Amino acid sequence: MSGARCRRLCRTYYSEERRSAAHLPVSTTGPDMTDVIVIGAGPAGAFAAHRAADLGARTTLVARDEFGGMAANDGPVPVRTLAHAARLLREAHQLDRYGITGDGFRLDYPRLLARVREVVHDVRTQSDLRDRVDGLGVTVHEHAGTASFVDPHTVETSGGLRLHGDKIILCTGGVSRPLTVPGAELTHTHSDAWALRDVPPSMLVIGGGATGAQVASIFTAFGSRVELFERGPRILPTEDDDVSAVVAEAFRERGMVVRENFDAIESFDKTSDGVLMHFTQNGAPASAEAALVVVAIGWTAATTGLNLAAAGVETDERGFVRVDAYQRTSVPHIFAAGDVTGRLMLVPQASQSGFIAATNAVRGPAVPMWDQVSPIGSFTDPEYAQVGLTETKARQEHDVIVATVGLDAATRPVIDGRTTGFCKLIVDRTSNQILGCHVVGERAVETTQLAAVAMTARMRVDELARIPLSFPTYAGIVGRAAYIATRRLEQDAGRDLNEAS
Ligand SMILES: Cc1cc2nc3c(=O)[nH]c(=O)nc-3n(C[C@H](O)[C@H](O)[C@H](O)COP(=O)(O)OP(=O)(O)OC[C@H]3O[C@@H](n4cnc5c(N)ncnc54)[C@H](O)[C@@H]3O)c2cc1C
Ligand SMILES: NC(=O)c1ccc[n+]([C@@H]2O[C@H](COP(=O)([O-])OP(=O)(O)OC[C@H]3O[C@@H](n4cnc5c(N)ncnc54)[C@H](O)[C@@H]3O)[C@@H](O)[C@H]2O)c1
Repeated sequence: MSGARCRRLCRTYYSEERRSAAHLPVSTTGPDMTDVIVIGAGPAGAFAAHRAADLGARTTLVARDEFGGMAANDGPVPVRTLAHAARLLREAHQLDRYGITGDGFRLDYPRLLARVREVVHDVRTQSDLRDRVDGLGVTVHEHAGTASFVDPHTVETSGGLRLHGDKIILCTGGVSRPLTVPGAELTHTHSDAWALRDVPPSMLVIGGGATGAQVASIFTAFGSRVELFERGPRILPTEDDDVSAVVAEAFRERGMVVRENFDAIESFDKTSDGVLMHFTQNGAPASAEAALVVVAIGWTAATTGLNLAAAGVETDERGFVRVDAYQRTSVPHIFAAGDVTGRLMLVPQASQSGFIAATNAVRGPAVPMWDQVSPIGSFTDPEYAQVGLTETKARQEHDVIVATVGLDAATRPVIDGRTTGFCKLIVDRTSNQILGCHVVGERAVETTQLAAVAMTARMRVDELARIPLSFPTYAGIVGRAAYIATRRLEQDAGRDLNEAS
């Protein structure tokens, strides 16, 4: 039986059975009445709709565009595919060093974009989340247009749908924050990468956060001359200071111009070859020109068009939808989850908050969003990742010891010729618990997951040091740092921690 046919057959039976099991009232209004309307079908919306239906609620999911949201169609999935191409180029540059000779390599950007589309399609069709959502009887309206409130219980879409819901969950995600200086219409965002016909010869990237660093790194690998402009004193300002410094240094070694601490962008002018940006640095006027300007100065809530005022939903001073610990907005029957709330803007957090919002929407506000250890990382060259406190923050709050191991001192990075970077472990001297882990270098994002698990398990650093991690691996460097930290703690305490435990 085809997936679609199975979905149709299962839908009615499944939802009625679950409604009765959950003791939900039988709906008494017209056919467009539903228990829960979810707006936005990114990770937050998809998980919210799945959870609401799983709890027996009659659920409708409204998506302006495709199921999967920005995450699947414009964010991590396609951008990670570009990052993989950048990685392949890095690997190709190593071939000669390992005795493999052949002709040079050339990037065919249109073919890469075809591969990106293929990956996006495959990820979407291979994910079983859509099947599970359909199987639970959720009514999914894809390409429904922009949804907006008519009143606190009614939502209309620009595609002509009109829905009435007992509970509503907002999962509309975010959008790139635009610059508001003269000529800003000449700039682009990371989303425009999908429409480029070729790799631009030069690029200015404005904003040295997660998105800007990733775009700058990928297009440097593709051969663009990239200048990265960060207004603050260092790129990746939410990372540990050492991470920012080592990544910036590596970017410069790869030929990128990294400009930190400039004053302000004044304007943009069109030129025959691209765009000229006027800015000030140390009070003096300056300019930079490139074929393309990409702006990545932050992410703001996608609430334009929602007509939140008609429902009375409040936003905070940054424009994000204000929610309490139960993901409830200022209007008790309206919930919100994911990027639109402005909390840690990542896929796992969006999915989890969607789950919590739906649980509370259906069962009443009972389950608060929990504090959790959240690993964060990005697929630049070199990669960087973090979990827990930065060294600066940890020192403000704890008596700490810090153990740092360079990748050039570990076996696997030497074998692979990938010795840029380090692993830093920050440990509380009193409890011996791990407060933070910061990694720059090959496979940094994967490596950091190990520290995240150890921290979640509230493992002491000496317990982590005792795990015989496989050799030679990148993850092994966390064990090495844990061993160094343990030795220091032992020296300080004048005793063997293994014997004591
Ligand atoms: C370049 C980039 C790379 C990233 N890389 C990573 C990564 O590697 N790992 C990671 O964890 N996170 C990454 N993120 C962040 C991640 O993509 C987001 O945190 C995540 O997508 C948020 O999910 P969401 O469901 O809240 O919103 P979204 O995924 O943005 O989905 C919201 C959906 O709602 C729709 N919508 C908006 N308004 C309306 C409306 N009025 N009516 C109907 N529909 C509407 C939108 O069109 C969209 O489809 C990245 C982000 C960017 C920009
Ligand atoms: N790999 C990943 O996990 C990944 C990748 C991309 C984005 N994201 C998510 O998306 C969110 C948004 O990322 P983002 O990079 O768009 O925003 P961001 O807020 O993380 O970074 C914006 C950067 O731009 C700088 N900036 C602000 N105004 C500026 C100006 N006028 N000129 C120059 N620089 C300016 C800021 O100082 C900051 O460094 C992140 O918080 C993250 O959660 C995650």
